[in-house]
Amino acid sequence: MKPVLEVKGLKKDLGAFALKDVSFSLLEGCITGFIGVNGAGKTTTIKSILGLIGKDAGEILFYGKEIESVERDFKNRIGIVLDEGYFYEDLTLLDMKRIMAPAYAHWDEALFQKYMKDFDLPAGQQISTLSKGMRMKYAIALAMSHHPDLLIMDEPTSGLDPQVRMELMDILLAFIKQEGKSVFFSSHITSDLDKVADMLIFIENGRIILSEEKDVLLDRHCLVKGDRKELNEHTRGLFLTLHETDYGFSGLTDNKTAVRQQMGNVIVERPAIEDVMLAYIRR
Ligand SMILES: Nc1ncnc2c1ncn2[C@@H]1O[C@H](COP(=O)(O)OP(=O)(O)OP(=O)(O)O)[C@@H](O)[C@H]1O
Repeated sequence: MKPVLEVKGLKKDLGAFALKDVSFSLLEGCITGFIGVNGAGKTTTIKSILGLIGKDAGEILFYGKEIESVERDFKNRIGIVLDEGYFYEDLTLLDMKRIMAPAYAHWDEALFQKYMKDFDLPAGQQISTLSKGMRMKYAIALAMSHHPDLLIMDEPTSGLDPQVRMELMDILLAFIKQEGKSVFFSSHITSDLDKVADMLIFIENGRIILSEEKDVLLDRHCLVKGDRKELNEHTRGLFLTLHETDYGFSGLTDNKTAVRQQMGNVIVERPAIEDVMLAYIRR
């Protein structure tokens, strides 16, 4: 799988917060989840990639070429869904589209109309009156109607109900099935990524703390539950996180073999991304 986007040594100082040497790659054919708690630096990273804020250091390559040198091609080949929307609220959906469409070399009006119909979007309605779910679907229709190769989405699921979130996941899965497509998707709602992500990147306080294939990461860890009498000074040391109650314990380990050898009567389960994320950010 070839890299679509490579971020190398990205730095941005915002005073109280800084991106510290952020490096990662997005691979073709993959949905990459960009995970971090509120304020970890997801939006700042995405804005730096998109050139919406300047960077202090580092380089960003798009299919191996510096973004600045292929800016036009980059803009034509990415679809963007941002948290804040960036729409003129007073315009209707149709009028906003009329402003945006000419900016793209490969705008496909028939495809846009299809999305509008599939998503049940009212073309003549003012953007300010859309519900959150409709707004997100409209942003996706705009982002996908010029056949982008890379979809970059900042917190697209925040504030959406489970039904709409599921619809969005289906849209992403249909998109990624096409040849040569990739998705970069930031979220702190990790359950969405449990379903669709191929790769995961964790960011914490402006630093990338983990970048790995989702299945490899989840296979490497396990969630262990059992009676507290299984815990002693040796077995406690096997856990990255440990939560104890009067009734028992649950903990995350990256040492399945030792747990199986040293702890007799415990339940071992596959963790969710959230379990692993919490373990890494608490370190
Ligand atoms: N223009 C700015 N000037 C100063 N600080 C900023 C600026 N923009 C963002 N920050 C700070 O940078 C930090 C990271 O913000 P960012 O929006 O990148 O986080 P995030 O991971 O996207 O969080 P969330 O999940 O809440 O959207 C925050 O502490 C924020 O207050």
